[in-house]
Amino acid sequence: MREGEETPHLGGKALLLNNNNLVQQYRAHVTKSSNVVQNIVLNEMFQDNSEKLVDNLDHIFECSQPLLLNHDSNNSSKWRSTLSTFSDPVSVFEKSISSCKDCENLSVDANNFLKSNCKCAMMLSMSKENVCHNVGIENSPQEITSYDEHRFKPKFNKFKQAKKVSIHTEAEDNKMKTSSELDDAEHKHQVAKIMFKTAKEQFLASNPAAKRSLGASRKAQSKFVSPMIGSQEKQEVKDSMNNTDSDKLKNIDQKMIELIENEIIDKGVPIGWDDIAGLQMAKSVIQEAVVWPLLRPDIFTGLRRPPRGILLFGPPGTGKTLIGKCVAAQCNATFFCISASSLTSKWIGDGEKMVRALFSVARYHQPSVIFIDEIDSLLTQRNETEHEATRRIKTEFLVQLDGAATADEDRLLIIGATNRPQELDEAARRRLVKRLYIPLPDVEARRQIISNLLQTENNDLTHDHIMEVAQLTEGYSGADMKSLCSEAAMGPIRAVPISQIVTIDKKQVRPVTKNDFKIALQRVRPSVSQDDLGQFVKWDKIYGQGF
Ligand SMILES: Nc1ncnc2c1ncn2[C@@H]1O[C@H](COP(=O)(O)OP(=O)(O)OP(=O)(O)O)[C@@H](O)[C@H]1O
Repeated sequence: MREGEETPHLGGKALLLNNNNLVQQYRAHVTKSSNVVQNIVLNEMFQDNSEKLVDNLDHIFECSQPLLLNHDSNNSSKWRSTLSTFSDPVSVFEKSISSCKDCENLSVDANNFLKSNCKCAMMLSMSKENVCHNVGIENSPQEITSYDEHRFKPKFNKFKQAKKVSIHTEAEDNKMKTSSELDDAEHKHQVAKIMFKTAKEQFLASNPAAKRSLGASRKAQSKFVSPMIGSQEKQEVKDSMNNTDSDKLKNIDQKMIELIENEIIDKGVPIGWDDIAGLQMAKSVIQEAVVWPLLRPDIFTGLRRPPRGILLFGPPGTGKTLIGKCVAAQCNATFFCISASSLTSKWIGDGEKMVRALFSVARYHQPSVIFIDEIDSLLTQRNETEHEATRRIKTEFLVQLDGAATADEDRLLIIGATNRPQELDEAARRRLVKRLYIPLPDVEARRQIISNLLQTENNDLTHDHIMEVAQLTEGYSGADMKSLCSEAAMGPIRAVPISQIVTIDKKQVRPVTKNDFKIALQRVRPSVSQDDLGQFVKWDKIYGQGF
């Protein structure tokens, strides 16, 4: 946008509600339920006019993208605050009332509106010739017909040369639309329903720097983030956080929220199904039971309702964490990764609060996947000698797990991972409904892991060589395979004379060979014992999913 150009805003006639009842329902929802706060505009508008909504949302985000990307510009900060206004339906609603043409001179707020003090009533977006109805005043049958004909259609202001949208009767609309157009509209409607993000989410997605402004990760390798830069953004994000969904984070210590945002939300590279070698059955069960329902909550209801807790058990280093990350990436969900032992040790004393905060923040960022590694150390069988703090964390965790399992509107998935499933508390086992055995990789999966890892290394191994190594590594876990490949990759470096190691050109380092793998095989041994494997198989037979 150029200097001086008017900053478009989303107020005005953004949201127009068509009867007093609806308005009251709306306000009641807004104060009661935070999820409705997120979705109310969408739900109401979809029911009335999905196509226009899709067009307008597309348009709004299309317009805002370049500005958000160029986050240094002054104008972009205006846009951001504009977008955060949009994410607050109460203010959009209030603005839509106060911009009513006939009431321009009146200061009409939501309360007055509800008390029927708005003289023009509902036809805010129509021309003056259109029939207006006073809120709460009984209409004649004729008026009712006309009211229905001119049924309220939600509109966003268009900021570019908008194509004029005329109001048709339903009959006219239907004549104009062929059935394929209707199908198309329905499809658009469904897609938009799934893809819809609040302005804040959209903003954070296109401008990760804003997330960082909630508190930068203080890892040694992290880039320094000045506390001064982006302080305005920081305020805006905090404001929008407070405005939009504050009740989800009500009573949660701000420091804990920041800690979770910085340390527990995983912002690593997204993982795809192809990055996980083997495990075909586990992958397809997870896809069917978890990924599709998270993507299409509307059709996975009732008996098809997905489990809210799943357990991945098996030897260490077989890809349980990878699966958790992959699920989150496939569902476009926020991935929270926490080790249960850190809950019981690192935050000892605060562990219980931490669990509550974790679930609240996850609800705030939903759809979310909470991955709890070593879940056995948190949900071990109860015993007499158990520490009070540990018992309280466990209880809080089970309470939260139950809450997540019963709240229909929440899109929250808890994935527990363990190498010691036999130590799990019965109550926990019951709540983690799907229990999937993640075994050691078979020969084909091992071959795939080697091939994938060698892709980035200069090597001269043929397909047959790789297969040979895969056959020699029976009993190795995925993590063992990674160690083996790293060890083999060191072979060419060890072959360089020490005197040249600092100066040698990368291109002069020889490729990794089959012989390097042979040497590596003597150094890297499998980490999982046959005894342990037997225990997993036994537990799987009794409690596992059994595929
Ligand atoms: N099936 C697999 N496909 C590809 N890589 C794998 C696979 N399994 C393990 N790996 C490799 O091993 C590493 C460790 O895997 P991951 O952390 O997912 O194991 P885990 O089962 O969660 O282990 P732990 O129980 O010790 O937490 C991964 O980063 C990956 O490089």
